[in-house]
Amino acid sequence: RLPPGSLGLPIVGQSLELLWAMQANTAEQWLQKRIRKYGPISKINLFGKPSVFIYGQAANKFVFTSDSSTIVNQQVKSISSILGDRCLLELIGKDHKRVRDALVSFLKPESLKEYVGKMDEEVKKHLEMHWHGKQQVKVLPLMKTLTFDIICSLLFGLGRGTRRDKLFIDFQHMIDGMWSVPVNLPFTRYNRSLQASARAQKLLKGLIGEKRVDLQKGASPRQDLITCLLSIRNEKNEQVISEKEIIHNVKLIMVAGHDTSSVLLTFLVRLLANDPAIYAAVLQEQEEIAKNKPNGELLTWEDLAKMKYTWRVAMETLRLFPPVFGGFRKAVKDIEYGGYLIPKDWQIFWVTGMTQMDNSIFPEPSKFDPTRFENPESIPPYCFIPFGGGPRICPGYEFARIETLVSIHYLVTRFTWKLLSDNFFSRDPTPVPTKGLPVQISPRKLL
Ligand code: HEM
Repeated sequence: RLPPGSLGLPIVGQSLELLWAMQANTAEQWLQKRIRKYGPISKINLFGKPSVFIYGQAANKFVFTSDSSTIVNQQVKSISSILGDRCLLELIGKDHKRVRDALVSFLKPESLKEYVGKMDEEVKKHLEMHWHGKQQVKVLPLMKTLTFDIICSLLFGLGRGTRRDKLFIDFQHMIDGMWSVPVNLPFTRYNRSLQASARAQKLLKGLIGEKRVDLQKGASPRQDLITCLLSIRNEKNEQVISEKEIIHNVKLIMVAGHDTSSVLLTFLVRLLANDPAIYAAVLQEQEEIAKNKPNGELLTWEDLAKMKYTWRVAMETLRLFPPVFGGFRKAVKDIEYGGYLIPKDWQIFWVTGMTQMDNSIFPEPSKFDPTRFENPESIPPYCFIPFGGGPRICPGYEFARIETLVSIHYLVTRFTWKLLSDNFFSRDPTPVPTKGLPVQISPRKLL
């Protein structure tokens, strides 16, 4: 009763075919072909493991609502050894909840409200350093710098300087090897990533030591995420999150937080250059807000609430270009699903991005149309889930929303831009536009 399909060649299976399709930006078509041939459940062999690919609204619901007695998170080996075995992706059950609750206590909207002004300062500083006075910039690398800097300042309390620059380089190397073949030999990508991860880990250990001293001297536990995690105590006054857990989760947040938001911002810049009507509407909304701040006051939580159209444009960007294409879970027991058997220990491959392109749910799915999000209730559940769902739903949603809106506010009110490359992009596994999206920019004055 295994699902239809084939497991292909031993070990390699269909991994290379999928990776090539991702690079050519045809992964959706490649998977559609499977769906036409075998239906929404099929067996496949990916990254050395027998897997079941499941597709559709019911599949998304199954992945995001099943508890850890049925399926658990499953990462490829390279990711778990680079990020560490105590990061959220590796934890299940009570441990997952304990660490996740601690992170969410800092990342929830009520807490982040206080940080809009700090985010504003970071974005303006970034534009002064990297955009002002330039005629051309490459958007993707700059958005990576911006989102990295925002996370360093707001979440890790690590100011600009040599340490931050070193950490940035180490994180780029870490990310490079996350989807690599886990062969730890000198000069492999994987080996370079592991070394970078060890260096980052050492730096973070030092930083945590400093935060501990600050806390003893009376610093506010709310000054950054690391200090907040250090300060959480149980009824016996013991630290709830261990130092190892803090380090591994700081690495995870850096990867999960900056590689995703930078892609959303890059594709927003691309879209606004391609679509004058949407650009005009976003600009109008943002200028209304800017006009009420003649003396350069910082943006506030209330200002963000007025950026409704801009956020709809961001949602539609996430629908068409989801930074997270899909992922893996593992069956912890034999599972009956859709009339077939998913055997214990098999991988489950989910691709939520494809439901977002289903024309029975989103008519004319390739058309960019932010009005689809005017009435979010009209979208059936588990069909638009760029931030995932259930107990592992992205805890960085609000953080991503704030940084996206603040960044777009300053980009559209201070600059105009024109694309200098074609519209092609590949997946690595996040979408990467040709040549990092070079644009020609000109400063603009407020009306
Ligand atoms: C546009 C931006 C973002 C997108 C599209 C996104 C998407 C996602 C998705 C789809 C998942 C669920 C994966 C799964 O179920 O296996 C996830 C998990 C996660 N995200 Fe995000 N994310 C974004 C930004 C952020 C930010 C800014 C942070 C941190 C500040 C963050 C931290 C995390 C963490 C820690 C997890 C793991 C949660 C867990 O396993 O319990 N993300 N994200």
